[in-house]
Amino acid sequence: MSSVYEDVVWVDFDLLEHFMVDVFKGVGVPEEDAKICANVLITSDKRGIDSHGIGRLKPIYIDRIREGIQKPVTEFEIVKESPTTAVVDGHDGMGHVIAYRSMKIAIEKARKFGMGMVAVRNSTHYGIAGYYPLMAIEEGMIGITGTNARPSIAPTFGVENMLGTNPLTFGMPTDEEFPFLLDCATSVAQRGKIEVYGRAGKEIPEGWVIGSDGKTRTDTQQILIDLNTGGAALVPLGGIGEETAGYKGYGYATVVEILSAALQGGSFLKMLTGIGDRGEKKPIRIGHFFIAINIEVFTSLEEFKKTTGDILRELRASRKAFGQERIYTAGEKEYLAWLERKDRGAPLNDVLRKQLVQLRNELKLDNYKFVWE
Ligand SMILES: NC(=O)c1ccc[n+]([C@@H]2O[C@H](COP(=O)([O-])OP(=O)(O)OC[C@H]3O[C@@H](n4cnc5c(N)ncnc54)[C@H](O)[C@@H]3O)[C@@H](O)[C@H]2O)c1
Ligand SMILES: O=C(O)C[C@H](O)C(=O)O
Repeated sequence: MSSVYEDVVWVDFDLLEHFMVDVFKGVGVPEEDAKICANVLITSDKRGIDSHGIGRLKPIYIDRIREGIQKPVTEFEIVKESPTTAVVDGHDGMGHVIAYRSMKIAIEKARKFGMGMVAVRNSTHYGIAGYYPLMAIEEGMIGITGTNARPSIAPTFGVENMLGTNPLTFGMPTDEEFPFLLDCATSVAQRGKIEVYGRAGKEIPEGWVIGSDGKTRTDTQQILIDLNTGGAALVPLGGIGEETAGYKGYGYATVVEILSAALQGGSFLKMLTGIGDRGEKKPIRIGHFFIAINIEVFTSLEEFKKTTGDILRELRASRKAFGQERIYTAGEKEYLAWLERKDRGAPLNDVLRKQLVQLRNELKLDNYKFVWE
């Protein structure tokens, strides 16, 4: 998987993961929780998703903790529960920890009763959605999750950023080396990807973002500012207008917004501003949902894996478009990225390396001497 960065140094995953644990601890996150946060982030880097890994350590998590809008110590409260469901209040704690514990509960309920669903309110950014279905897959189950996020996507025919980039993510075990994992935003591109282009000093491709006139924009640095002030918006999956069915992405983003807010009495749309981007700073109060499905209550796990594997193999073996050598299925490219990266580590560009050095110095983590220094 190619990187947008050109000026990269490859850095060992274990080193980066330990560093992130120490950084989280340094701003008050308890050790066990810091390990969860760091593991979610490094899993993103390992899977080739540079937009949601260590690149977000400072700008999202550490900055927000320091600004007092995200609490390093997570108070995880189950406010309502049934054998198969739970509503959780995250009290502005660490999104990764809240999400991890919520998916664990969904899995336990599915183990006992066939299915489990947990709806969360008052949480914070939980990183790659795919981490949590992977937890279900580890237990031989289907995992589903979604989350709302700060306003980014404009509705079809609109120009105002209203919806989060709201991933709707499904994971299924298969009989192959890697699971099926469809893990993506309901916009054409998500904010983190634009941040990567920003760090790389590159223009984004056309069709990702529109300005107030509804026309596509590519000026990355100004877009990153305008997304926070309402002067630009992300395009829903499917594209601008109706021609390429942008209303489908808009619809799915709305589904995720509803399931992330309406079941749990949570915040939605413009309520999720105030993270330093529109003046007043206040907790972001994101909602999530997690579903685990115990396959064994429907069929044998082996049979499910085989059928799923057969479906994926048949898709990959189908006739290729002219000039294309390969058809992929969801989760495959991330597995290939892992194979490519496992002995190299994560690609860090200059901007990112400077951020890590700054964090190390500020937190006096003097035992870390980075390879590029
Ligand atoms: N926490 C949040 O608020 C939030 C919001 C948006 C996105 N995200 C995360 O950002 C990450 C990246 O999201 P994205 O929208 O940029 O994803 P993306 O556009 O890179 O799409 C990734 C998905 O598409 C699959 N895929 C890619 N190419 C394929 C091909 N040719 N054939 C078949 N499948 C293919 C991948 O396997 C993967 O499942 C995800 O992990 C997502 O969860 C998080
Ligand atoms: O950054 C956000 O607010 C959500 C998501 O992680 C994204 O990159 O779009």
